[in-house]
Amino acid sequence: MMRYILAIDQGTTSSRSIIFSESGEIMAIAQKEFAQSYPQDGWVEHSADDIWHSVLETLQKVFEKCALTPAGITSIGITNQRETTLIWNKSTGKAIYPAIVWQDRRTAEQCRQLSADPERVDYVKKTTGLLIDPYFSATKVNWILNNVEGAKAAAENGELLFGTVDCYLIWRLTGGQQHVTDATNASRTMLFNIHSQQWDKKLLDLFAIPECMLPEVKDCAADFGQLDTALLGRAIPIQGVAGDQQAALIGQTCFEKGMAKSTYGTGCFMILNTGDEPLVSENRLLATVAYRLNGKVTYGLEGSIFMAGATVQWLRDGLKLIDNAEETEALAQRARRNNGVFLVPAFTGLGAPYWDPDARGAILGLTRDTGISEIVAAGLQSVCYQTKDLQKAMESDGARPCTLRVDGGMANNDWVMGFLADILGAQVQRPVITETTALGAAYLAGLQAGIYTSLAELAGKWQVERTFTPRMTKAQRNEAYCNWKEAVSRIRSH
Ligand SMILES: Nc1ncnc2c1ncn2[C@@H]1O[C@H](COP(=O)(O)OP(=O)(O)O)[C@@H](O)[C@H]1O
Ligand SMILES: O=P(O)(O)OC[C@H](O)CO
Repeated sequence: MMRYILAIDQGTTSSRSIIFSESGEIMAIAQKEFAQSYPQDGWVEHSADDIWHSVLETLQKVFEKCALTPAGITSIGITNQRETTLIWNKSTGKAIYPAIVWQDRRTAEQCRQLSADPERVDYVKKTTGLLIDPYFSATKVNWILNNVEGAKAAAENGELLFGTVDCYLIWRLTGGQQHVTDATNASRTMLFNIHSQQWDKKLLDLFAIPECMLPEVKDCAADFGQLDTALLGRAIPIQGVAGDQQAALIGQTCFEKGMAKSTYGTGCFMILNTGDEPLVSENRLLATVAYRLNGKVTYGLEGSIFMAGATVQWLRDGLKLIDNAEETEALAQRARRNNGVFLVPAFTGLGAPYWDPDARGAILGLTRDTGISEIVAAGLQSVCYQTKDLQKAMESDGARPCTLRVDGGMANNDWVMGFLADILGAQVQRPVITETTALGAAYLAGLQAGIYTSLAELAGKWQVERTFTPRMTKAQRNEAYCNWKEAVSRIRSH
């Protein structure tokens, strides 16, 4: 009899529940967007209750969209926006402050001050694989404890719990029974030693975070507790958890050292599998836990770009040049070739490999015959050029990806994927199933449930839908990339 797995994908702008059959077929999807809140310049928050209710709604709705009932679900997997930070009261379950989202820059000044000490920068890098940046959870936890009245004392008294979104959801899904996370999410907090796989006492002291607030860290395929029966009428086990970018790597079955995936959603996150050892980057990339199974860690080298699909959203909502994201493909096809227009989308600074929070965006190279098509094309190309920046940084770290598998909303745009192959000078592979994030969570749950027996079995399921092959000459590629670098240099803050 066919078995089914339910994957919960809690993303930055929406929550989704997807039911997969054990063969990987999507049976039903329910999605719910929720509000983004920008209370001050550079601040981004989500209501904890909005996150929870959006997940709950999709959990119920997904069963209305297919003939299955909760009784037919063998296991649940969870994947989530990473780094986003929640602190809640252990007794009441109430969050003491909204979730501070990964994009939030409120602790930029604190990070600048912390980064002034090279020894500290080195310690953080060697221990956590990360750079000192507001992106990660540590300074967000510190900010909440310092800014919510009574929080510090309550935390010290053991009344408060910290968690990333996976952890908060598991707490609520299990009726407050489990305070647990997985190693991939832990590796994004800047509090976790990625070598020893323990919370790091020195970093907890640095950020004044009591250890009693922290969740237990489990493998990605493990027993994370059972669904509270009040929710769906059945105690279904939660057995797979990974941060969304790592889950995409798993869904893309990049299990061999040298394999890489790039996910083009709101931002773009490229992860290269580096095998049993973390590669501590000399080029401002991140060493991170790709997955941990049966206690064995596989590491990844990650480049994080903050603006990918978000640039398309800006073309739509900010400039009102387009009505929807899909239109960009036809418009870009109409753009004059080599028109010299570059859009650098540093709306909130630049992520990897620049890490320049004070850089700001620009459109360069405008002439009287520049039209909407050229600007739209430049917006799309900026995502590809930034991926090239990551590829270059990875190469300088001695780690060239052997293949690039792509997914996320923007990967559906053939023009973008064609240009990506051109500018990378490498093949770009798009799989049949592009819901790779949820699929990765389902695979993890399925491994723990015994539905799947090995990574090799999962790798055998991956199927390419289309391969994009470079057509640009080396000279054209070099010239275009040089012009991009020149455009970036014009907007850097230092
Ligand atoms: N055909 C397309 N061309 C360009 N961008 C697209 C296309 N389809 C979707 N997008 C962009 O991709 C993003 C949505 O992708 P998705 O993977 O759902 O993102 P997320 O999970 O981050 O919300 C949006 O920012 C949208 O602008
Ligand atoms: O929710 P997404 O898909 O934009 O992903 C967010 C990342 O996990 C942030 O690190």
